[in-house]
Amino acid sequence: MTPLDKIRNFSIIAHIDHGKSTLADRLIQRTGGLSEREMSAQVLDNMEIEKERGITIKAQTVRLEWKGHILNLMDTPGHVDFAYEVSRSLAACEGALLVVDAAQGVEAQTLANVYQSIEHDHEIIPVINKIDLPSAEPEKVKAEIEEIIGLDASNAVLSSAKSGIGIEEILDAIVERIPAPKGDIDAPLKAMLVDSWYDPYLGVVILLRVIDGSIRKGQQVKFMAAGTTHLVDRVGAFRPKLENLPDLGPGEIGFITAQIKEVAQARVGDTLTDAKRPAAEPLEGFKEVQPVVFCGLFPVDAADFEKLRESISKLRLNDASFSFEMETSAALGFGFRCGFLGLLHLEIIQERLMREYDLDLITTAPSVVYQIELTHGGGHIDLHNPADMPEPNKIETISEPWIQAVIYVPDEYLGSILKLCQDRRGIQKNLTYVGGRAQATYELPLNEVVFDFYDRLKSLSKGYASFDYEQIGYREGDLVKMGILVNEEPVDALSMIVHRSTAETRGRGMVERLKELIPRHMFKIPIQAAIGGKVIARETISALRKDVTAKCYGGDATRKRKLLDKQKKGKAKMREYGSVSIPQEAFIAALRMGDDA
Ligand SMILES: Nc1nc2c(ncn2[C@@H]2O[C@H](COP(=O)(O)OP(=O)(O)OP(=O)(O)O)[C@@H](O)[C@H]2O)c(=O)[nH]1
Repeated sequence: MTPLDKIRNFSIIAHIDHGKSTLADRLIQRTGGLSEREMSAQVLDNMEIEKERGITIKAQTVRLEWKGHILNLMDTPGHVDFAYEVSRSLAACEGALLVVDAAQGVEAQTLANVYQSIEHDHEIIPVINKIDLPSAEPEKVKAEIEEIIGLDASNAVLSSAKSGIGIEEILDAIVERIPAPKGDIDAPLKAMLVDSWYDPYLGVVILLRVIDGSIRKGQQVKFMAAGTTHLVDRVGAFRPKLENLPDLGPGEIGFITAQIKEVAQARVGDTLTDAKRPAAEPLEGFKEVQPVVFCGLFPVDAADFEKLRESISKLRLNDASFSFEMETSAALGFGFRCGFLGLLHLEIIQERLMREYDLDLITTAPSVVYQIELTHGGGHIDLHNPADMPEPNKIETISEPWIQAVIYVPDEYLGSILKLCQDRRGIQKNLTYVGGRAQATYELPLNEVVFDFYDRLKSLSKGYASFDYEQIGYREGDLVKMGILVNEEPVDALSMIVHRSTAETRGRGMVERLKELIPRHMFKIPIQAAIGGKVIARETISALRKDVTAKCYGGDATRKRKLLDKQKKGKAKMREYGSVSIPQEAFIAALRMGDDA
């Protein structure tokens, strides 16, 4: 057990590409966790997709040793879909490194994390990274940190994670400036569950931060929210390699295993206590995260259904925040209705299914959950799927979930952000200014936010705006089902529920994008958006009369074959609608609202 005054717990806050992963790797290397050779791959982002997309999905932690101290580095995901996991990771720390690129300066994308960190009373150490770059302007960046964020940057550490400059200074600053955790070794065990994941060898691994008391192998522990009791069979930490420890005391961060089969039994934010001598109260802040966005996932090839079932079940073992149940569709056959924390979460799961499990999938239009009261006391339904929408004359009322969003944005981008909120049926609740930045509070229908609001917000503000939200309940709305017809045939995977006031804009945007996304055929293809029997937007794809190989001059046979092969491959990923083939990408791409909404 490590004495409290020898422990420091911290996270790293950084804008994308400012060097968080490189710096984390350097800290691990300098403190002896890994050899140069083992450093070749970035260690913290250990999932393939995380690496490719350059984002951190699952919180991870590494235990470092520096001058007689234990430093626990907590990695945090950087997307609003995973806001709850971030909040729990931050709650497990006493400080943070704020990494800012010396050439780019403060790009406020992670402002929300900085403010959360400040809210948790963290000691924040500014680190100005990439000072090796000729374009580095550390003094200017210091001034920006003070102006935009309001932090004292006079003692910021200058570093180059790439060339290994400033690494020791950072480690020293963590020991000197970040406060040691507090805790009572004699009190009953109280530990916060920070993260959990499934490991094929160990079963469910639980990452935790001990607040009071201690945890050791052989102890019976109780999960206070779940109400279950488990026998701890392993205690340890990651350095970053797994290392077993006899116990973990107050202030320490580490992992346990306890013969738990599914991550669903180990929810982030739950409190672990001793089963025989339980704590009186659980820790504050436990929240059951619920999926908010639903969509159907169908195999392109119907024969892949069983494979899809197996793959989804495997992914679910590792991710309790996503849900699935079987669904059948007239056009798409057998598939699953799945629930996600947001659109990025959806895309990650979809990509993992396609890449790790080699499945070709069709994703239907994402939807939130609507509440419908039926006429004549017909009861109540929670609508997860636009395809199940009852006939309009059977609906008494339909309600949709609303959120309250808080947006931080520099003044210069405020105008376009306010317009975006307005276009998405937002109701402004508050607008204040703090040091050149505006803080806008809006109530918005979740339906208008789940598709691409976050991406739009980022692009309109060049990445400066940050955004956080909470659900505030259901409100009645004038909502209708908009169907899409391709060559006169309804494509139920693209039907969606929209507000009547935005139906036309959304319908027009959708048919225009589909016109770009669906390849030309040998005949004319009308594309229509309709509400009930009424067409609200229409585009036509003109007929094609060209042989694709015609442009291969000179009869180069290999080139010709390649082109035909490519065409064949493309075909495999298309879905036939009547006589029209729709490429798989079109399904998701068509749902992005783009600039027109
Ligand atoms: N010149 C220079 N380049 C650096 C330095 N630190 C990181 N880089 C480079 O900057 C790029 C981004 O670094 P990462 O460590 O992946 O950045 P990150 O903040 O973890 O990015 P995300 O994982 O996307 O959030 C990489 O190409 C690094 O090699 C530095 O000190 N100097």
